[in-house]
Amino acid sequence: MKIGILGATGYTGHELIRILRGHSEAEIVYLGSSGSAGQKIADIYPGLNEIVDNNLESDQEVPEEIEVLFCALPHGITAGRAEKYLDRQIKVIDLGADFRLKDKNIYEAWYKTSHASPHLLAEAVYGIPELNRAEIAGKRLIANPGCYPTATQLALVPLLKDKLLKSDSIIVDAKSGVSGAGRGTNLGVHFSEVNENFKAYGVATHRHTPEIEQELSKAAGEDILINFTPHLVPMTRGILTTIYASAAEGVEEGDLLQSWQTVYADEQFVHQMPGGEWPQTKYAYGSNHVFMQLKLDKRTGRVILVAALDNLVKGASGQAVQNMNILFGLPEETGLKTNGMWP
Ligand SMILES: NC(=O)C1=CN([C@@H]2O[C@H](COP(=O)(O)OP(=O)(O)OC[C@H]3O[C@@H](n4cnc5c(N)ncnc54)[C@H](OP(=O)(O)O)[C@@H]3O)[C@@H](O)[C@H]2O)C=CC1
Ligand SMILES: CC(=O)N[C@@H](CCC(=O)OP(=O)(O)O)C(=O)O
Repeated sequence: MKIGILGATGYTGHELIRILRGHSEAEIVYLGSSGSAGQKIADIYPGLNEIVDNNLESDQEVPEEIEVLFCALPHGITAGRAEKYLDRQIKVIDLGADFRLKDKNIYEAWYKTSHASPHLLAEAVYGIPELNRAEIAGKRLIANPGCYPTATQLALVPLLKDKLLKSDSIIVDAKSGVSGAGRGTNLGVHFSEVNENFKAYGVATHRHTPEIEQELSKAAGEDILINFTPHLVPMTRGILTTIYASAAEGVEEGDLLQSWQTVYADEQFVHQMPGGEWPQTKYAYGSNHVFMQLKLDKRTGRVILVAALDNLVKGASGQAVQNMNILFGLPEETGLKTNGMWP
């Protein structure tokens, strides 16, 4: 497959390059850049020197031969360009949020900008393969989910589908490494502000809230609202999400575990941890794997669910490659077989 990447100089762009170099069917033929065209990618990331010799090209001139284009761009840019790529039979995988929300008004309210191609929203497929593999196959426009939403939905969707939770009781307490904010600098990710520090942000206002609610509502068959509180942790990669929800009447811990088991037993990237073990971000570091555990606290009737993944892999570029593999009928694990780094 001939592959192009827009936003190649960003963190998810670099992660796409890293993963696709280990992909037996992928050939990166185009790295598009708005700010660094004419340079080599190794000028930006000297660690790639003598490993990847692609030049960065203008992001306005996607070559004819491209079959799949990863758009690893800030929100709002892909929406204005996707149609021209689709018209050329290029499959588009958007790592940003432009096509994740189905309702243009909700997008515009949370992203505080108008949507450039609302007519494509219905066609775009929200791509978490473990939850909607059949919808992804054969499509041409994939909305690759956000990192917090991936972890949260993998934990909650089976339980909501099986009506095992009180749907008005969900609290998502999530923590992310700093690479989740991308490579562009701002004061909030400055070393001195992040190191030896731990803070909540986007409280009751984070744009992943409607994305998670949309997909949980679909699973539950009813409107769901959540409390979602993200936190920034002084580490480079990783998402750990801790979710609290009341169990439905009469539900036992075994019912909850069975629900996960039914959906994930044959999945190669989603792992229910052995009893007594709890997820750690480092289990997933650098890999497309997700680790999950749950417990029903019988004293309170609340279920506590924990999921850990790497925001740049299963939370972004790894999942994007997994989606590409499905689009092209390849084994889903192609290019993604590696386990996490330890320690
Ligand atoms: N970081 C993460 O963990 C995750 C990120 N995402 C999403 O993936 C997308 C890419 O994220 P990430 O790689 O972290 O972001 P970065 O900020 O690291 O990189 C984005 C890249 O986009 C390019 N770009 C093009 N136009 C613009 C513009 N107007 N302003 C700024 N950059 C521009 C830049 O490359 P150039 O100058 O070469 O064009 C830049 O390097 C975003 O939509 C993000 O929300 C999703 C899940 C997780
Ligand atoms: C730590 C950090 O800043 N994380 C990012 C989320 C990254 C992500 O998932 O990106 P999308 O914007 O594509 O959904 C944030 O909270 O904005």
